Amino acid sequence: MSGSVLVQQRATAAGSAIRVPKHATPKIVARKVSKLYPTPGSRKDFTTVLDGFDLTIHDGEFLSLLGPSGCGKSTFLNILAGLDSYNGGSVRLDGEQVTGVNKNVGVVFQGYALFPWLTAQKNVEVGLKIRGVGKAERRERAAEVLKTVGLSAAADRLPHQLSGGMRQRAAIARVLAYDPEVLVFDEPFAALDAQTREFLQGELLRIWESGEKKKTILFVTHSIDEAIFLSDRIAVMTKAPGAVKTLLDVELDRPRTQSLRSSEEFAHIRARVAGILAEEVNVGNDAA
Ligand SMILES: Nc1ncnc2c1ncn2[C@@H]1O[C@H](COP(=O)(O)OP(=O)(O)OP(=O)(O)O)[C@@H](O)[C@H]1O
Repeated sequence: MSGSVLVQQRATAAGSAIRVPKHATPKIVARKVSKLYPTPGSRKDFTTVLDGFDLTIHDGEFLSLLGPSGCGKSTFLNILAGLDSYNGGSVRLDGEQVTGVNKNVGVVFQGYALFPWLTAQKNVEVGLKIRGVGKAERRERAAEVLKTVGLSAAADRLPHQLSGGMRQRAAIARVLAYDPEVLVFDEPFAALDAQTREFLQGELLRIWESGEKKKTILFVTHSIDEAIFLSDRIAVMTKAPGAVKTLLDVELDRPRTQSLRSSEEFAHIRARVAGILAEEVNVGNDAA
């Protein structure tokens, strides 16, 4: 039924009913992941940031990670991207243990990370150059992905001559250019105004859906609406030390249209997610 929400509770939760996900082939499998960081101000103590983190993301699935601030969302994303290590458990991509940066995983952060002295076109080309792609092919592929993200007319502009939304499109184009199978996004639209943000969410879905083979996406966000609008499933985390508390299957029709945001189904899912998140934010506040 369109708009219904299937809820897959954490296995340890009492009375939980595990349902078989509709996406069949596991692409990313994280099991019992733990991560400790040195406690600030202490030479010998460590703080556990992730503890018993379990998540499976299926091939071609769009999954968003939501959770209270500091619960370890970016930490897991960085581990998956091979940018950070972990202390226990396992993270596998296509069955292979993640041990470092993988060319099959493209990362888009909030801060664009564009080289300020290079044009949009050259910023896209530089990622291809690092990967050994020849000059002519670099030019062609960069022009192609800039067209995909709607930036052809701005290809010769420097980052400071682009709006925030255009810069984020350029950052997405740079990652798309080398065609990774997995894309991870860490709050990519958080710094943008609401209108640009909603527009780019629609653009991201258009790009994702237009690919020959759908990429597998892990999207970290603070925005419940963003997570609902974009995702096949939403993983809501516990407060730190973080683990996946609840998985929600967002059964809204695709392609998703902006008008969906004001629909009853959307409001129903929003209330459900907000309730789950509120439980976490309020945990431990009873005595306050
Ligand atoms: N390199 C680091 N060294 C020490 N502590 C760190 C490091 N990186 C993150 N942390 C700590 O780990 C915890 C989780 O951080 P993380 O950025 O993963 O959370 P988050 O859920 O993404 O937070 P937010 O939603 O606020 O962005 C935080 O307490 C943070 O201070």
